Amino acid sequence: MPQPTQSGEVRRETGLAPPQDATARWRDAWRLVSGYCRSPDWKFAWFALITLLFFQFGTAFILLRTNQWQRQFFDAIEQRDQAQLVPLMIVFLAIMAMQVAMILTENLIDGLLSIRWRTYLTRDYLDRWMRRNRYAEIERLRIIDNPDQRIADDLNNITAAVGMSVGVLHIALRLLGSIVSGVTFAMILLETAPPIEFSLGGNAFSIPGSTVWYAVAYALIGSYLTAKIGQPFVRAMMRQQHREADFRSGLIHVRRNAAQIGLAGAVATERQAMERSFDAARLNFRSVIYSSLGLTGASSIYDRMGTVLPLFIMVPTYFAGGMSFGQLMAGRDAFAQLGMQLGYFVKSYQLIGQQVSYFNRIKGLDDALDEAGPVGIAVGAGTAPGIVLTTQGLALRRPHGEPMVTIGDWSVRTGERWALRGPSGAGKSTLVRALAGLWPDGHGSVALANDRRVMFVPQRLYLPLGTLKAAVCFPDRPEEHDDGVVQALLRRVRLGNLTDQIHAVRLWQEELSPGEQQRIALARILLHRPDVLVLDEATSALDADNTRNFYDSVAGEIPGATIISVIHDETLLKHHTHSLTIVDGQAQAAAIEQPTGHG
Ligand SMILES: Nc1ncnc2c1ncn2[C@@H]1O[C@H](COP(=O)(O)OP(=O)(O)OP(=O)(O)O)[C@@H](O)[C@H]1O
Repeated sequence: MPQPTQSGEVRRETGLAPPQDATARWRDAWRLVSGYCRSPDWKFAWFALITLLFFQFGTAFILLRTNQWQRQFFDAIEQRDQAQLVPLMIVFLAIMAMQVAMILTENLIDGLLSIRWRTYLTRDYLDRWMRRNRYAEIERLRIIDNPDQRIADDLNNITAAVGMSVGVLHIALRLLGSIVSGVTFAMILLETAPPIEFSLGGNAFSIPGSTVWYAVAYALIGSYLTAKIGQPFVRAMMRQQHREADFRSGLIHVRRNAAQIGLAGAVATERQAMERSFDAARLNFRSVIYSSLGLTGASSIYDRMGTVLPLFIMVPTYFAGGMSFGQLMAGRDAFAQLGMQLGYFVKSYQLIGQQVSYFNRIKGLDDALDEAGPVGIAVGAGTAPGIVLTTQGLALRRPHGEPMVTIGDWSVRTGERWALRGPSGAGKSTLVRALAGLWPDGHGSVALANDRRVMFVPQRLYLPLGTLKAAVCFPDRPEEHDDGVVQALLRRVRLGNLTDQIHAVRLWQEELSPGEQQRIALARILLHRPDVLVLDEATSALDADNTRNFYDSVAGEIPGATIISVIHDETLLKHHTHSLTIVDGQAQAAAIEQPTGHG
């Protein structure tokens, strides 16, 4: 039995207080990152990763050379050795050239890796989102908010290259690079730093490399405090993404329903709703600003202190003649570098926080994609000869589990034309969806003949973006059909005025009237000539003359077709041989007597 479904809003809030345990989220994040290395593009993935990894060592080497250069440079100044200046300048230019070349190559590879990784992930998520109609199920049950934005934006943010925004791989590489450089600078400091000497319980202790330990302690304390200060920021960022997504989808909704809103005189109401939605994003953005101030402050103090603190630690040794001026300045540089490298966490906390929220949203999408609810209605292919459709013990339920309609055992024979009737909200369209395998809630089974071409035509036809010809030919590609055939069909359905526009790319779904769209549906039916036609109020927007033309055309052009059609208009009964009427949640089948012999 399907579980009660929470409303979208409740789910969104639970999304903010992540219900999954940390291990599951880490596993999912790792799958997201490592999947690409096993994808068909694995050769490039590994090449790029290894090169970028190699560059982290290259960066450490350059920082080391720069540190040595500083030492030589300040020693030369202390000794007033002018002869050293030109060779030192040449060395500096060489180091800089190497550094720039490395940065450019790194950015190039990073950019390529970013777009290829994103391509792989986007395709993977599109496949999973659209597979077995999962995307419709997510919308039907409102399982998560804005899956489209998760695929378009969150995946982009996770895979982003340097320069655009900072993606997760970049952060990971920088963290690794920081460790490599950190170790390098710790070694420099160990060489020059005096030991920490103290006595405890009458024994004298000496710990070598005092500055290293001060720098490590400095980085650890800084990181811990930043993590504490940063927690509200991460939560505020997550909320911000939800609210921005809601605001955007609200705007899209208004845009799509512009005419209806205008006709209902509801422009002001919708305007206020947009304002409220934007206010939610705006007010939360204050929390983002305030919480980020704390982080920015912590990071600035950390940087400033890092350049001065080592001087106070080492100057006594310099005054005592224990180190040269060059050693002092190189020591300060090494301390600042070590603090900076170890404290990369401090610097990148905001970025890491953002990434965590992107990953959480993708994890929500993953759960929605993977955790398909129980399918109560079995859909199979294959029926007895001469039978097009059978249902056995079929009962439809609402997503929350309440009963909707009981169909029971029902068979449709080849060539029969069934009218589905019943009051509004009885479950007629839901039955059509169940026949298409798109309604899992309920029990029993549905089977369609597997050797027949079945076509479902809803009340509101889907017209793809593109040409009018593509709209008629859908789901075939327009190139598969002759222009002349499509033009003849348009004339047949009384849309002859559009024959010279079949190649025009327009928003046909918005432009054509509902009745014109239903005539496009007829053209599509006549083009595809299905064996079984399931119509859901497919003529509801047509006048009497066009409705007659619709049914007469189908009967005349595809005489053997089996038809199941949801109707409200009793006058349409004459086009049918049988009826399935829903009364008080029960379906009753009957043959229709045709006094005039029609049908
Ligand atoms: N995605 C959904 N989530 C929850 N309830 C739904 C969903 N889709 C349909 N329902 C409910 O199922 C019931 C039957 O809807 P359905 O569209 O099948 O009725 P109908 O008989 O075709 O009505 P009408 O004649 O007005 O088109 C309605 O009460 C509707 O609210």
